[in-house]
Amino acid sequence: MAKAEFSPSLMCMDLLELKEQVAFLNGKADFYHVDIMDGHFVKNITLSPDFVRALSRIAAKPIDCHLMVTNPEDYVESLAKAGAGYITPHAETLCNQAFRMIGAIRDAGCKVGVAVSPATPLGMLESYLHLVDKLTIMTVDPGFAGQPFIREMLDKIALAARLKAERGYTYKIEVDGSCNVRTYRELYAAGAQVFILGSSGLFGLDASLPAAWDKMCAQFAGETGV
Ligand SMILES: O=C(CO)[C@H](O)[C@H](O)[C@H](O)COP(=O)(O)O
Ligand SMILES: [Co+2]
Repeated sequence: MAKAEFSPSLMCMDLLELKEQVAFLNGKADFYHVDIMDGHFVKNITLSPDFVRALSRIAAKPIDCHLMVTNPEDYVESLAKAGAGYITPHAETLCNQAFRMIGAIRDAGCKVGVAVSPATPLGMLESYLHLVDKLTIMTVDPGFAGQPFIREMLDKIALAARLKAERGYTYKIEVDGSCNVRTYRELYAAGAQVFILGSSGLFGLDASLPAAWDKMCAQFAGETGV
């Protein structure tokens, strides 16, 4: 099993403590997860390319932009210029432009992520999975933090892990949504490698972020043995 990696979801952090919390997370996290929503693909609006631009001035880990937007092609250039490390559109918005978008993200100097909503089968991505650096399997319906875990996604994670092993794909398997002490064991056993930590997995564990991180590590180790 690959070493577990952690990606704090910054829409769930205390934005009034951004500098202090990022200074701490720079020594702990593996990625920063920045959710960008347009109010159309999902009924919510959260962070933005301007937030990424400010974050990139203090972040020491790759910034992963989860694009919950109907037209991801409109965001590639501004996010790359703002300092994004990964650009992660949703598979549901790539139907007529998957290879064009993958090329545009790479040409912009970023790594390619693709997120897939719970109702979307992995088969929809089959023709381009070999081109993907990180596959984000949504374990909640996209748009909001604090939603209930969708257990059916465990089979999709296991399928992603099997395809990777059988076909030699190189993508990291990431899970987004309700990653916490109640789900770590099954997520890790199914093959998840990168865990997005939101309210339930990190920021809601303690008012002190260092204490919250220690609690998260203890919970994860207690549930997975790693
Ligand atoms: O993509 C997201 C929601 O659509 C965000 O990354 C959330 O932060 C993610 O779901 C984590 O939040 P949670 O409270 O741990 O579910
Ligand atoms: Co997300």
